[in-house]
Amino acid sequence: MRRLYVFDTTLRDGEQSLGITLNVHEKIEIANQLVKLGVDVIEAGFPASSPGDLESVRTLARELKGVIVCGLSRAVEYDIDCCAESLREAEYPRIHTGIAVSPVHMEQKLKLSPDQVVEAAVAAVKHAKKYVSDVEFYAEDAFRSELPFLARVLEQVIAAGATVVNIPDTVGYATPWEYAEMVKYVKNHVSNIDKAVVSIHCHNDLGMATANSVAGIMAGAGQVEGTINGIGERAGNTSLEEVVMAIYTQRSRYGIETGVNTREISATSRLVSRITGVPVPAHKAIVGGNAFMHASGIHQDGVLKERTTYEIINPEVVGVPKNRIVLSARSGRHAFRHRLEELGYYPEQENLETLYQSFLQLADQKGEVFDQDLHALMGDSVSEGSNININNISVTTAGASRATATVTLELDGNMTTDAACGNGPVDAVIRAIDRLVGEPVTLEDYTLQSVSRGKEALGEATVKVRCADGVLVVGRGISTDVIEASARAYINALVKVKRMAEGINRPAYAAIADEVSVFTNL
Ligand SMILES: CC(=O)SCCNC(=O)CCNC(=O)[C@H](O)C(C)(C)COP(=O)(O)OP(=O)(O)OC[C@H]1O[C@@H](n2cnc3c(N)ncnc32)[C@H](O)[C@@H]1OP(=O)(O)O
Ligand SMILES: CC(C)C(=O)C(=O)O
Repeated sequence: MRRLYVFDTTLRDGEQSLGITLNVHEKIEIANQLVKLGVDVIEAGFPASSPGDLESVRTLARELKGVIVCGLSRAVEYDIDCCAESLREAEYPRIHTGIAVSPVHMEQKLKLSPDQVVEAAVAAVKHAKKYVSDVEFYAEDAFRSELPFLARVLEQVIAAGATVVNIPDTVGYATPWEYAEMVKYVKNHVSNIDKAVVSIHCHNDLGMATANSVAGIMAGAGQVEGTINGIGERAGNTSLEEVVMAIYTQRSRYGIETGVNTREISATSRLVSRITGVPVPAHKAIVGGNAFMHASGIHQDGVLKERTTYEIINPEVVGVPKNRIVLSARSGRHAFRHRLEELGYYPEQENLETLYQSFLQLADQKGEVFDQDLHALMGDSVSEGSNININNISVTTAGASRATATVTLELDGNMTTDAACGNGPVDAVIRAIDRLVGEPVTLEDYTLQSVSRGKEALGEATVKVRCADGVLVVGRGISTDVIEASARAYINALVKVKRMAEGINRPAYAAIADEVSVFTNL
């Protein structure tokens, strides 16, 4: 078996997704799960980009054990110095530096000649080598470069000490056979290629990132880069879970293995989705809610007779339990806890009763409670430890866009009611809550999605509110009633803002005036 190295860049390229900013607590939570997942390299950030990111990378470098921690830089001494500084305490540090090599990038963006690019690339690798032995070089936009020039750059950076050479399809332009050809070209035309690992890094602009990555691996790449759930710049990166499972399901034919513990895939996907606020589409390969569901009679019949008729992956292999017990209001605490444990949740005994009562309320409303409902239930900390509870909400609407809401909240044990008008029911409810709670925040974003199936499916609302000091706070709320879910999300955010003001769980760098950070886990 050939060992393929798995390089996770959820915390760097994944964080480049529009609307995602991860603070150090969130990065640590994801990184710890990535270690459990068994990736070989964690790209923790771009330390030169901000003091906050440098501190995040430094914290991850200090705390993560048994994994390579990597920082990204341009081929610029200052960036490399920032990487080196942030990685000083890492057990296995790696500096990832590089420069673009395609004609359009060199001429139009860098405004450098090819010779100057080679010079900058070699100088960057030599500078990084002063700090660490493990230096990865990326040839940005390699797929659109002229291959003889690409080979020349790679030969020289390997001679300068690069241990890994990354040949990305930066703009997601490749097709699988062409990308494989590029990998083969590099393997055959770079004279010292045996001294470095060839790494591949694909983007999904044409929906081919996974296919291109698998083709690159088959052509001889030794490391694959990607993100959990495929998040990343523009249309995203290669989904690591897809590549890992493609390699796993074909392992006897391909003869390739990774160090990934596939049973952690589902939990990792959910965590990344929860923390980033980016939902996973139901039909998404491997980690989508429907990925192991069989809806039509012929398929159900086939699967009941022999699972492999319509299932190429046993769901348990990626950490999705087989749903043997139907949970309803008639289920007891044992069944409830058993199912939670199958899904990877181990609530403390003292919290179980509260959770069970919430479960019963939900089951009364819904009949059958699905796994997605339980995930939502476990992620919903709306009023946990909060001094704000919703007592009643009533809304009347007049026409398409006018609504009046009357909201009664229990605030620090006292019942209080107020009403407000708004452009719609959610707007009216939020305005009424503002009048009652009086926290000076601005609502910046609001999304609503269904988290389970059926007529009584749970709605999950996510809000982003900006506090007076510029910090962005995320709130989530779930309910079978979407107006209530919205109110719960907003109150969840207000509770977090209040806790931050009291100094609870506030990261040190949140005090930096122009730093924008998103809190989801206070
Ligand atoms: C393909 C990728 O995903 S690369 C990673 C993308 N990630 C990021 O951009 C991280 C966030 N970025 C940042 O915080 C900032 O852009 C910084 C700190 C990196 C740079 O900020 P600034 O110094 O203000 O430069 P700005 O971003 O406006 O422009 C980029 C400059 O770097 C140059 N540059 C871009 N890539 C490279 C490189 N790999 N090596 C050397 N120079 C580069 C550009 O040509 C431009 O130079 P110019 O100012 O001489 O025209
Ligand atoms: C920095 C490099 C590796 C990158 O993200 C790309 O080229 O897409």
